[in-house]
Amino acid sequence: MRILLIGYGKMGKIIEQIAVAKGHEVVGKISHTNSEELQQYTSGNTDVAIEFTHPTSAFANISYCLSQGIPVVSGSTGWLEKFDEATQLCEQHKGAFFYASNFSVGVNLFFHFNAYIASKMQEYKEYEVAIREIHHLQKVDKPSGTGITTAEGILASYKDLSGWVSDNPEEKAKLNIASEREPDVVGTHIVTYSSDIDTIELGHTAHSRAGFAEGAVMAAAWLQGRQGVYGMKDMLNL
Ligand SMILES: NC(=O)C1=CN([C@@H]2O[C@H](COP(=O)(O)OP(=O)(O)OC[C@H]3O[C@@H](n4cnc5c(N)ncnc54)[C@H](OP(=O)(O)O)[C@@H]3O)[C@@H](O)[C@H]2O)C=CC1
Ligand SMILES: O=C(O)C1=N[C@H](C(=O)O)C[C@H](O)C1
Repeated sequence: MRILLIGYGKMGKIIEQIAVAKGHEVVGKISHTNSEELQQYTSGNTDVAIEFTHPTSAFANISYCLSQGIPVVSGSTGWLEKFDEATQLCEQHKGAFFYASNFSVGVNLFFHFNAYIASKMQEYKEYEVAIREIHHLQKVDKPSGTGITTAEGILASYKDLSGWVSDNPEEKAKLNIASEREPDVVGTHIVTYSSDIDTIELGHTAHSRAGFAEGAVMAAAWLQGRQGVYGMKDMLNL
């Protein structure tokens, strides 16, 4: 595949390594400083764009790709208030758009088990459910996209909770997502069910960014020849 990397930071660089090792060609690398060069890329010179940038730039990048008929895979977090608009654009242009808050296979298995455990635990009201996410100091958004997806998996069963809240454990009507920032932590997510008697935990710890990058390249290949909006559940049949 001819891959355009939109975002050439921590994720863009490891995606390049993995894509090239698999025999793909990187036709362009866009970052903040050369963002105007994005206009050079069309469906004529690019098979797929892989977008990992910033909450403020993700939607514009995705919109550009869809307007040009370039299939786009995005992992940027913190912009999802515009997700429905991106979906509409994809339909309007008959394009292809793949989004995941987390591309690692392990985290998507964690999402699957999380939803199942929540469906059982909601019957046991003596347990209070909460989420913790821990990331490196450079992370600009909170809570993490993965933390939000984890919350959505729990809230599907916990009908008495009215959504999630960021760093506010006192708001008992909502599911709290606690965010911690520490040096060099790639990404850790823990769901805790606590009672006076005991605690049950389900967690995922990423040891490197390789799992995210592998998943993004896999999604780019999977998206070839497809039309519509997709996520990891579609690709992994979870
Ligand atoms: N879904 C998943 O599996 C994962 C998602 N992520 C998400 O991916 C995103 C990127 O993460 P990461 O690579 O660690 O971040 P980095 O900060 O390391 O890299 C971000 C890249 O985006 C570029 N960028 C920033 N602002 C703009 C802009 N306004 N226009 C164009 N390019 C811009 C930066 O350019 P410059 O260097 O010139 O500033 C840089 O190349 C984040 O939202 C993160 O949460 C991260 C890991 C996994
Ligand atoms: O910014 C990161 O680094 C990560 N962001 C994603 C998120 O917000 O969930 C995925 C992963 O946890 C790493």
